[in-house]
Amino acid sequence: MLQFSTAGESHGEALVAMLSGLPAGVPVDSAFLARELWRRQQGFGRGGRMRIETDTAHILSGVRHGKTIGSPIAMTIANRDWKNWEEILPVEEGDPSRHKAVASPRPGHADLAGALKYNFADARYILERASARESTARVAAGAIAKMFLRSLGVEVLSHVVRVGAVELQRPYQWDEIVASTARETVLLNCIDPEVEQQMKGEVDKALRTGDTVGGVFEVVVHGLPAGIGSHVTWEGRLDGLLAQAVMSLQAVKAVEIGRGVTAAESMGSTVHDAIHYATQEEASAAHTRFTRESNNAGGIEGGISNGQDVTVRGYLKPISTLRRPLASVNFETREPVKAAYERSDVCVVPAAGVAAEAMVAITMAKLVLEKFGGDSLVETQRNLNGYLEQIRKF
Ligand SMILES: Cc1cc2nc3c(=O)[nH]c(=O)nc-3n(C[C@H](O)[C@H](O)[C@H](O)COP(=O)(O)O)c2cc1C
Ligand SMILES: C=C(O[C@@H]1CC(C(=O)O)=C[C@@H](OP(=O)(O)O)[C@H]1O)C(=O)O
Repeated sequence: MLQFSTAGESHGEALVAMLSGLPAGVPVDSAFLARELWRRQQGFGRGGRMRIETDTAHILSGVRHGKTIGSPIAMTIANRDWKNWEEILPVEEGDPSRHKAVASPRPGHADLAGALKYNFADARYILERASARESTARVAAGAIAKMFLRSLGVEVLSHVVRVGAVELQRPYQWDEIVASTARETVLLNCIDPEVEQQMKGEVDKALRTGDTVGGVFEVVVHGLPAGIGSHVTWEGRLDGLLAQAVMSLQAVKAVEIGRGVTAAESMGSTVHDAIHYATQEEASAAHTRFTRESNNAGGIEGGISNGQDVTVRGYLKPISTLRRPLASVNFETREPVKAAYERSDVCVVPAAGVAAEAMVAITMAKLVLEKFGGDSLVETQRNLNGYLEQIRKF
């Protein structure tokens, strides 16, 4: 069974990612791993921390001579900012006069709920782990999951469809997402340059006014055959598993599969994706000769992938640390104060999209392994190919 976990705090020494259960023989491309980590650091509206960090994964185990060997993969990613915090947040007791408590919790962050739950009059101990710095470790593990999926012909990417009030109002073409991902500078990872400029305007407005802005990213899984996930148990449904995976990311407050949100206000005749049957030639590159007129279902029906692109949108609330802070209360004095502000991101929609790709890739890799098994990649590929032949002939 594929298992994934992370450890590490935002201003601690390093982040840790663990991924176990992948078959042996998956090619591991360290340039791709580095690029994925770089992508998560990009986007207009990121704060000062991203100028400190240059994320690099150090593989400790599970990979030899450029391939997985079947044992658990452990990775660390150093926090460059640690050197500025080593004495403020030491592992040992340290010098209390150097400590910088966060005594006025930020509305929207984990500060107050976490302080109450863990009995700290200092939200520092909470924000350290609540911070989306942790998503770096998810992206490192997700990059390995992506390499496995790629060996089976499955790709996972994302693009940004909304920043604040500005929305991309047309469907994507897969090649556009690929091209956007290949860019050397990332503005807001929108496939339409004109809309991207308008999105930039939204971030500029937030920067000017000491505010923050949210938005929506869309993750697309391309090349996945029909049959991943299942309708037979509640916990096996692909849409439910993807919702949990994406919702688990910091600041994601809603998840949509396909056009799930607008479907709720539409008639069935305009929502469901009509079914056709293609000729042998038309279907030559596809997994099945059954085709669909549209993809409003986002590639999932009955909790099972149907062979179309799987599309999952994540809705991000605006960042909660405001340069013009909202009202809060001091933990010690109980007096009204402004919420804490040190520094912060203002918009993170493209970065969250990259982190969501990782969560989707890990989820897909797990389900693919549950269906096809295999202790070596060759075995998984053979099992997949047998199944593909079966559904091609159906
Ligand atoms: C990539 C990324 C970067 C983030 N950066 C910040 C930040 O700089 N400041 C902040 O207050 N919140 C930031 N957040 C959001 C917080 O981590 C998140 O709101 C907080 O942990 C509370 O969790 P919740 O929003 O899921 O309830 C970021 C989220 C993501 C995905
Ligand atoms: C460090 C990252 O994001 C951080 C997420 C974050 C938060 O509260 O979630 C707060 C900020 O950290 P700091 O207070 O150190 O500036 C972000 O920079 C990262 O994405 O790598």
